[in-house]
Amino acid sequence: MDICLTCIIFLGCGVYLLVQMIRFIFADADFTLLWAARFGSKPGNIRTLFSSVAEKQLINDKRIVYFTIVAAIRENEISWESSPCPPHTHSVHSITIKKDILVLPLDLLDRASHPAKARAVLQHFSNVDVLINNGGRSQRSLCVDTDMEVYQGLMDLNYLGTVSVTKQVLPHMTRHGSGIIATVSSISGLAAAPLSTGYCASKHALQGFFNTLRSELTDYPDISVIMICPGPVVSQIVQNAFTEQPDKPVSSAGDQMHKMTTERCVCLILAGLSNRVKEMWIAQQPFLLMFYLWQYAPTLAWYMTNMLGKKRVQNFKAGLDADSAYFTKAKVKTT
Ligand SMILES: NC(=O)c1ccc[n+]([C@@H]2O[C@H](COP(=O)([O-])OP(=O)(O)OC[C@H]3O[C@@H](n4cnc5c(N)ncnc54)[C@H](O)[C@@H]3O)[C@@H](O)[C@H]2O)c1
Repeated sequence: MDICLTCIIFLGCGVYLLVQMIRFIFADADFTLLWAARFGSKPGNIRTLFSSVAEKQLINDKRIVYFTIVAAIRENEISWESSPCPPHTHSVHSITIKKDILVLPLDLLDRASHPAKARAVLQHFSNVDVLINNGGRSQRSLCVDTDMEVYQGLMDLNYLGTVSVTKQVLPHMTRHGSGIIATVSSISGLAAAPLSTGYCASKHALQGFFNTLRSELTDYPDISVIMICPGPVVSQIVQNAFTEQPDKPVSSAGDQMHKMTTERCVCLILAGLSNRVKEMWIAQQPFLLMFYLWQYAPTLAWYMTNMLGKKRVQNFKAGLDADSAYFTKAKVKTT
């Protein structure tokens, strides 16, 4: 009887794994980005194909209104006229401000200003095709040490600021009957990330909000609600993160070598937007594996996250860089 039960369990696990493998290999729309992210480093591959599609649909044919990504564009100097698939290195291009690009500074925290910002955009373009909610801040602090003001700040910026801008754009999209609302969430919107309780909560809140919004918009099949969930990507996110007090800066950002380049992440995001992928998981291994574990094997994910989290917290308490110490042996002293 025991042997029979064991056989059934093993058979069940085998079938389950096979189904997941088939689902992954013959990627449906929601898995294409995963596929592209995994094999994207080889030339002439599926990523190049997708990004040329993305470029055609999003950059040439549609006006993109970036509310909060403007500063990021300035910082990273990504050209709108760059090749379909930007190189993996940080190449520097100059930005050409064309007539169809409107730079409109926006403070996500100043919610009272959002209606006027939306009106200015509509006056300029008469419509919004794509809204990308990108602005946000992360966190590097232990829950026990963190002031409530930090939690308030994270929710105000990452969650309520994003909801506020979305609510300004949504009526125009429903009137027009089409559009894309894309929100940069995170792996932290789906999984736990030690030292980021407030950040994780704000990104989980976004996931809940937009997944529900999508289900409310079934009368508008041409409006896509898209969640972008990157793993670690090179940016200023650690330098700009909240610590245990609202005004205390992070002492050092540490090594970013293990992270995906900004250009590659942007390229994959454009590919996903063009294919209207509902939820994009964009990460290099071993981070991509964590998405899978949290989605398909939560018990294993909890175990792994506790194991890695313990090390991360220990390193953080010892003053070592928590990020680069997550999966590799920490060598960088932050002070
Ligand atoms: N870099 C990563 O590893 C990573 C991973 C997952 C998700 N993300 C998400 O990507 C998004 C972009 O972050 P990033 O990595 O480029 O970090 P970043 O710190 O380099 O950029 C954050 C951006 O948010 C903007 N911002 C901050 N406060 C704002 C405010 N009050 N109003 C308007 N804009 C504001 C900044 O101007 C900046 O352009 C964030 O939502 C972040 O949570 C980043």
